[in-house]
Amino acid sequence: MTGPLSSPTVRPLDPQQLARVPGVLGRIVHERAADYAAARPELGPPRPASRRFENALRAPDASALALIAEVKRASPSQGAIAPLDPAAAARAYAQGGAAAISVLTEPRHFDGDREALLAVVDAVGLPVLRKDFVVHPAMLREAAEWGAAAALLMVSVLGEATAGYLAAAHHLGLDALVEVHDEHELDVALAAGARIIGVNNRDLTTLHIDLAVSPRLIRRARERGFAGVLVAESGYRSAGEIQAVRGLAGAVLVGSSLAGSGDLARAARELMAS
Ligand SMILES: O=C(O)c1ccccc1NCC(=O)[C@H](O)[C@H](O)COP(=O)(O)O
Repeated sequence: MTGPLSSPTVRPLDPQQLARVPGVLGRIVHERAADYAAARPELGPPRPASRRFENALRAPDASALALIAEVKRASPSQGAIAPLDPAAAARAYAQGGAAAISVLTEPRHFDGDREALLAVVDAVGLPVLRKDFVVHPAMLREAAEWGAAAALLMVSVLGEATAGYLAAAHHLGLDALVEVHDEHELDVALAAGARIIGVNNRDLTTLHIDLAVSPRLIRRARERGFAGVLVAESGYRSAGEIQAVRGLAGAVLVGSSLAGSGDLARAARELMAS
């Protein structure tokens, strides 16, 4: 229950839930669970919803597409991408027309941290997404305390706990980007009451990218009557590839191709040119 006076009870994922997550993703979530094993699970008092992230992605017309540009210095699929200064990168993305900034805070595989997120929140007026592998409610409390407007919730990790974590994010005034990669995960996100659904083209078990995944699942979400924001995520390198989700998605989330471009503002502008 999530009334204004009650705080949703959300438990850290237990070893059985973590064991369901295979591959690279499984390793990352085990590490994150260990990082937060001693953290307090309480969410603390409710915070007002700003809806800044959601509103930034709501396109003024059906053909407009918002960009969520990601501060991504490294990844399991690419290794080192670029030694970005997070504040400078975020300012460049803002100049390039980004509607929101995603900041990875996972340290071992993505070279992210709390300082990167704080620096970006300080540097730009755009809403900031905390991109991490949420397995513990303390990670959401931190996101709110650090000034993020939104947090990532992955159905592939949270499974049936997704609805509880979504309520926890909303209790903290955060928007949630609820991420899915297949039909079953989409059904879980819809049943959980997600307002923003991200469709990841990257299979996080194999790291294989298939740009047909986003259009397919976005169409399915609309067929199911979903009226919220849909985000196409991962693997976009050219304006031509982005074209495939215009008129379908409300936003695209792009990391590696922008972060590794050398001129982030220009790369963002060129990528989003229609
Ligand atoms: O990017 C990876 O290699 C990766 C591996 C394992 C788990 C998550 C991973 N990435 C997270 C993301 O979803 C992306 O950072 C984001 O969607 C941007 O993707 P891209 O534009 O392809 O960098």
